[in-house]
Amino acid sequence: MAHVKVFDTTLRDGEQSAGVNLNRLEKIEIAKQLERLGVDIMEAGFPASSQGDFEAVKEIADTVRGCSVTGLARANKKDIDMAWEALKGGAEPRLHIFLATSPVHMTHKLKKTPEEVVETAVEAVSYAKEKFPYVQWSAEDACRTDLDFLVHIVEKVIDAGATVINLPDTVGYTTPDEYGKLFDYVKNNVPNIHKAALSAHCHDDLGMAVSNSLAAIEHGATQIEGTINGIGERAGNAALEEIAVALQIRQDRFDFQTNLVLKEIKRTSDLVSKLTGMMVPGNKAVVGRNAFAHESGIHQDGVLKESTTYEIITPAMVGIDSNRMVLGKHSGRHAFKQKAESFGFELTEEKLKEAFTSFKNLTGKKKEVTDDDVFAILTDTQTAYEDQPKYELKAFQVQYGSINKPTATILLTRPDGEEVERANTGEGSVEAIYNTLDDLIDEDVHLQDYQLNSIGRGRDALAEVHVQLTVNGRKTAGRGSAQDVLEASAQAFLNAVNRTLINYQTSAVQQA
Ligand SMILES: CC(=O)SCCNC(=O)CCNC(=O)[C@H](O)C(C)(C)COP(=O)(O)OP(=O)(O)OC[C@H]1O[C@@H](n2cnc3c(N)ncnc32)[C@H](O)[C@@H]1OP(=O)(O)O
Ligand SMILES: CC(C)C(=O)C(=O)O
Repeated sequence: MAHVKVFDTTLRDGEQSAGVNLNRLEKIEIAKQLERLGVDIMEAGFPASSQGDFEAVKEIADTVRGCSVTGLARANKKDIDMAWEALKGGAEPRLHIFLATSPVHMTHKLKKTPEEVVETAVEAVSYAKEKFPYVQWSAEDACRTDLDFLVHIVEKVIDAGATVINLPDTVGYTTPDEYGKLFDYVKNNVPNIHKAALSAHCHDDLGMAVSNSLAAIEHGATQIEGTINGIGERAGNAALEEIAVALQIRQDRFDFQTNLVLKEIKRTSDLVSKLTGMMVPGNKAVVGRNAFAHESGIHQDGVLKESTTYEIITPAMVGIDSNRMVLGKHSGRHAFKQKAESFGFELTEEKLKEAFTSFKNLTGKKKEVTDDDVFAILTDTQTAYEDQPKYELKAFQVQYGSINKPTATILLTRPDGEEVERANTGEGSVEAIYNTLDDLIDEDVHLQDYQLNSIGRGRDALAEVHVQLTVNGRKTAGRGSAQDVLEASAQAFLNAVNRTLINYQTSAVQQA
């Protein structure tokens, strides 16, 4: 299996993402992690662009020993000299010079004729070669460059000493088929091409950066360039983690491997995301929050039976502990049952059905049902007495305003099955509910204690209420959870009353 070198440019092209600005310490932290990840070459910055970048590149070159450190330079002596000062202490000093070769860039940006561009490139590479053992030259905007001109200038810079030729798709314009053909053309038409390695550098403007990089590998690129999480100028660069994992998973298709330690991918992605502030979208391949999450019932059932039904990458391969079964409105009974078992609940079929119904009802109200929510549902269901006469809340409404006293109207089913309705007021909404329930219930009830907690942290967290009551002189406790605080309060009250009734009935049966 052939080896493809990984050229990481997170600290240079990645930092060119709008809004990203890494300081020296942040760059060094990322550099250390890139070394751990096993990149072959790390582009640490653009030394001539600022004093800060110069210092960061220098410190990285002086410290990193596990891979080659490079820096970017324009095709002029000042940039090359600055780069040398920053990179000369590196384990394998390497320079990356670029110069645009497409008509639009040469005419409008550089304001140079093609001949002047060839001359500038050759001069710069020859000058760099006096200092650096390895010089990479990039034909900026190669994919919109005239092919004959590209072949001509590549031949000249190799003669001048370039050891790597990069053919960047600077504006993310090309397609996999075209990019592959570009590499074939350069390989077949540049007479001295065997003296240099070919590199691919893709941008994602049309969403094809990774596919284009894979095509380049199949057509002779022995080095691929990209960034972690695909960050970079405009729509970003090719995501290195995606390329490396694609090569690993599709070994049947690609006969190439990188040196990346795949288990370090997740940590690298997290670190880059945190330090750059570029959040990884949930659905991002390989490292997105949902990349190993299954929500729909049919998928969850498949994965529980055999993970490869819906997972082509194992989470462990990229340093993620395990997949996630997200319980939501698309989930089915199998995943719900598995979750209940993982929490240690042994539910009868009947209870499971009941809990699953409560769970599905909750998914209609909450965006994501958390483990805590499911635990609350399971606890409530498991500890609820079935077929025992009890008070049941059918409906309630509370009118609250800052001027009038809150008023609660409650519709209740009594233990004998009769439906009753009342309204009453209170100093607050909960008191109004409790006063109304008092009116509707035969038992003599006094509230001793009331506690309100939130299950989870989001705006749509469940409310959990614990109450202590005396019912007919006996102390009892009750618990209720619901998305609404007032509903949870009413449920907790009734739960406490019902528990007393059930205790009476149970002891009456025992005495008989
Ligand atoms: C495809 C890429 O990603 S290339 C890398 C892009 N990265 C960056 O630009 C980030 C860092 N850049 C910077 O900090 C600044 O642009 C600097 C310090 C490099 C230059 O700043 P300034 O001197 O103010 O120039 P400015 O950025 O406005 O213009 C760029 C100049 O470089 C020239 N230039 C562009 N590419 C090259 C090149 N490869 N070789 C030589 N000159 C070049 C432009 O023609 C322009 O020259 P002009 O001033 O004679 O018109
Ligand atoms: C400097 C070059 C390689 C570049 O970043 C590009 O062309 O996108």
